[in-house]
Amino acid sequence: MSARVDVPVALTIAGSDSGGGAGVQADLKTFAAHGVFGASVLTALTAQNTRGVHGVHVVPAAFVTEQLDAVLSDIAVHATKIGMLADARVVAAVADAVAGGAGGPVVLDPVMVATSGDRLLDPAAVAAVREDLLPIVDLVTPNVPEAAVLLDAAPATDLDGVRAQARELFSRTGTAVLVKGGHLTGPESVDVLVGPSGETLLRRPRVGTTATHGTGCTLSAALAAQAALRPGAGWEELAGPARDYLQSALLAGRDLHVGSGHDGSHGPLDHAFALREPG
Ligand SMILES: Nc1ncnc2c1ncn2[C@@H]1O[C@H](COP(=O)(O)OP(=O)(O)OP(=O)(O)O)[C@@H](O)[C@H]1O
Ligand SMILES: Cc1ncc(COP(=O)(O)O)c(N)n1
Repeated sequence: MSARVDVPVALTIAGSDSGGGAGVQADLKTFAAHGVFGASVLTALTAQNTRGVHGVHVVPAAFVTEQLDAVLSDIAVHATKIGMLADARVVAAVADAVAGGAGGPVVLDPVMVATSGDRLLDPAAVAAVREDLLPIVDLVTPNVPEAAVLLDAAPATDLDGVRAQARELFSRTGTAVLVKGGHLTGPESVDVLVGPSGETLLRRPRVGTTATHGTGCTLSAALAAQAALRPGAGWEELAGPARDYLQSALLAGRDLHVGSGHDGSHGPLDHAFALREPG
């Protein structure tokens, strides 16, 4: 008889990227690569590939709630990641579910604009994310432009500026903050984590590649996967391994030729690098 496997479960609440590089697809691949069982609640469908977003079909908020109820009434979820939310009604539906608990620690990636420049959140919904969702999640992971929007400030232009904005967001909301440094320049990509135990800098060599589509989704999903695997650990312990997984997927993604965007704009990461035979 085979042994029972008590697998940790992570939930992603996010949009579908038909091209497979970002959104729910990146999240589920990341969960699987961590040995975590992935459940998913879709907020929007995008017609998307490595060149950009060609269309968005928002899921009615009532059906987002139906999916959340179906998952949370049946499956014990150990951690949740939230990505694309599309509009204010979907934000409200997701905020209701988060306020109701049951999804473990919650990581919010406040997705606003895709790497390709296409909008993924109605500008009218930004206030709802800031007021209704941000204060009730456990970790928020904005990139540099998103941190500025959440603070209603100009984007930071250097590491000290990012550190100041991460501190300010934490002090305003009480939610731990990881501001991602991919949009700055320099030999390292530095992410700044600020939480109850102070500041942690995550420094990794900047990879010379245009295949960066889905990096933000992958990092937030890896953080949720780590939280599902290690209940009770602080974000400062979970962030290093999550960032290492992303770095390996970025490095391996340089050899993954999926879609024309790899040469022209935004190719995907290689989430399954650990499963591939060398050479
Ligand atoms: N060229 C790179 N080399 C190494 N790490 C990178 C590079 N680009 C981005 N990163 C890392 O990827 C993660 C996402 O960073 P970024 O600031 O690009 O967020 P994002 O804009 O939300 O991502 P995306 O929109 O590309 O999904 C961070 O951990 C960042 O440090
Ligand atoms: C469905 C969906 N969710 C999130 C992103 C952001 O990812 P990126 O900024 O890498 O394009 C995306 N492009 N599509």
